[in-house]
Amino acid sequence: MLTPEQYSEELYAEDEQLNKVKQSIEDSGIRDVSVVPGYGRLLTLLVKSSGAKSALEIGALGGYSGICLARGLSEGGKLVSLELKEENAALARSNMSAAGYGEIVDYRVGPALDSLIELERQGQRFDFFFIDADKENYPVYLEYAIKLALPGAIIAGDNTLLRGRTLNPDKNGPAVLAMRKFNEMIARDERLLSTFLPAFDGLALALVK
Ligand SMILES: C[S@@+](CC[C@H](N)C(=O)[O-])C[C@H]1O[C@@H](n2cnc3c(N)ncnc32)[C@H](O)[C@@H]1O
Repeated sequence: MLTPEQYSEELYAEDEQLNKVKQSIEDSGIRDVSVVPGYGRLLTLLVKSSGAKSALEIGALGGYSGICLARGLSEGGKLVSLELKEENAALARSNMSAAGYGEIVDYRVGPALDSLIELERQGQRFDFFFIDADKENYPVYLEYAIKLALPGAIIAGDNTLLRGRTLNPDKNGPAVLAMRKFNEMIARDERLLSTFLPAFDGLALALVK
């Protein structure tokens, strides 16, 4: 029998543009940890329905989620994407250009924390945030997202279940502890209105009040 996740994925036609991104990641010998298609569609839907004009992504990899975010942005929209590795940023840039979004994306290469400090210094603000990089820094990224948020901004954080490790009391490594803290912040911080989607590897969603 299919899992609910498999069933929902089978309802959708192949997405040729996103398949090419996945192929390019495989061809580059990089481990493909792109957002799952169902949550990629959710990102597009949330960006579009919120009327977001500016999005900040933390963790670009090959540009899969970048394309999903860009698809939802309104006319004249901008995406800033923070990526540690130059080779990943180059691949993402190439895939975003091939998909027709080369002009709207600004890749900032290096540790995301450095880029966030710089974005704050520049006074940049965003309508939408997608947190999908090193798990140990999720709580710090969430604080920055709240700081850089325009009123009503949406924050999405991926992989909140860490393939079950978040739920396992025997697992207490730095990434797990940080993710538990992130999930609790999302659920309880009074500056946020939020929910937690437990399908796939977990996705947390919040709106900055
Ligand atoms: C899960 S992948 C991102 C997947 C991408 N969001 C997608 O769905 O297409 C995580 C990415 O974060 C990057 N990364 C890891 N640590 C980082 C850091 N400290 N600053 C910025 N990027 C980082 C990795 O190089 C990797 O490309």
